[in-house]
Amino acid sequence: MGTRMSEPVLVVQDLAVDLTIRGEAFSPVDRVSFSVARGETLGIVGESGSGKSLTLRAVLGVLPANGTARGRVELIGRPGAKRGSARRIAMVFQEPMLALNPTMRVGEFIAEAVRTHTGVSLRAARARAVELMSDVGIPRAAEHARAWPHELSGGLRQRVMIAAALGTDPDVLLCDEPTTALDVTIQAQILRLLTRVSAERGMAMVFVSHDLAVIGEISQRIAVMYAGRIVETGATAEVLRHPQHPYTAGLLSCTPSAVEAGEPLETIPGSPPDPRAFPVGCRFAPRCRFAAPECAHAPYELAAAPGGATACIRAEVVEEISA
Ligand SMILES: Nc1ncnc2c1ncn2[C@@H]1O[C@H](COP(=O)(O)OP(=O)(O)OP(=O)(O)O)[C@@H](O)[C@H]1O
Repeated sequence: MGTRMSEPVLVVQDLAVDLTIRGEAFSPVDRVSFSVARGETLGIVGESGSGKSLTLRAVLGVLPANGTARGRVELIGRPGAKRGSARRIAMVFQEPMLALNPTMRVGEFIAEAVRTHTGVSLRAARARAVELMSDVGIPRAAEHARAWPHELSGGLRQRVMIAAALGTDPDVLLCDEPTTALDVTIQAQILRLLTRVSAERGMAMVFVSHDLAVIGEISQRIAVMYAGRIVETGATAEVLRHPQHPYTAGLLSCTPSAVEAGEPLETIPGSPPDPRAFPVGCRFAPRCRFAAPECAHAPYELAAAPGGATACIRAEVVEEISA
């Protein structure tokens, strides 16, 4: 086919989100840049409040009413494609109940998504809906297709949302913690499904989670977010093996599967800063055990590092100390 996996589909450059609360403006997301290629998954990881959801919402163009975005979000068209064959982007949200239509049976909801985006007949769309429901692990799919959203458990509702998103045959799928509320078996099943669909269809994914183990499993590249910016990025395996930023190292030491059996789980002391009062300089410095006086004047911007990029000006020192 001649399509290379490295062909970028989505390019995000210097994205910022500005919010206003009672006349006070602040930027909980700032200078975020990344790209994702066909068949590739970029994992975005960070603690609650780091700006992951707002980043995805800004990419999709659905910010809260008090928010606006700056920067560039570009969907790169298919090479040689005709007009009208623009790339499609879909998103699976954290809370499926808000995205489902309460007055539509879930099978119809999925069929509607399939029909609007792929132009097939209603009959074919209905059959496809049941197939998709079974793909995402919904038991007795034909029967469940006739259920109303409120009749389903949270886990089933989330799988309906994933089926509807996949039904639109997107080029890019944005996932905001889609499996966090689900039990581990279902979570593993959905991660495998998404991985398979991404590989088979060349679908690009941006997958947000606070769980480094999930990100480690699903993504080839990783972006670690802290206080509104990306602080480290690189190949997932490499970053997990040799974190260059103390925040990434801290997250790793709080991830059970990343810690060797028997070692105590650490937690990063303190909590993330309020976006209305980000610290100057390195925003992680107040919680960082490697912080030095110069960190209060550090640029807090990504700079190239071996195999990726880090925002830590003391990355070399950190590596020495922690080696
Ligand atoms: N509509 C809003 N109005 C005011 N503040 C908001 C709004 N939406 C988000 N924020 C704030 O912006 C920051 C980033 O929020 P965001 O939801 O992107 O974080 P997150 O990393 O996705 O965390 P979580 O996993 O908890 O959703 C948080 O401090 C949050 O409180």
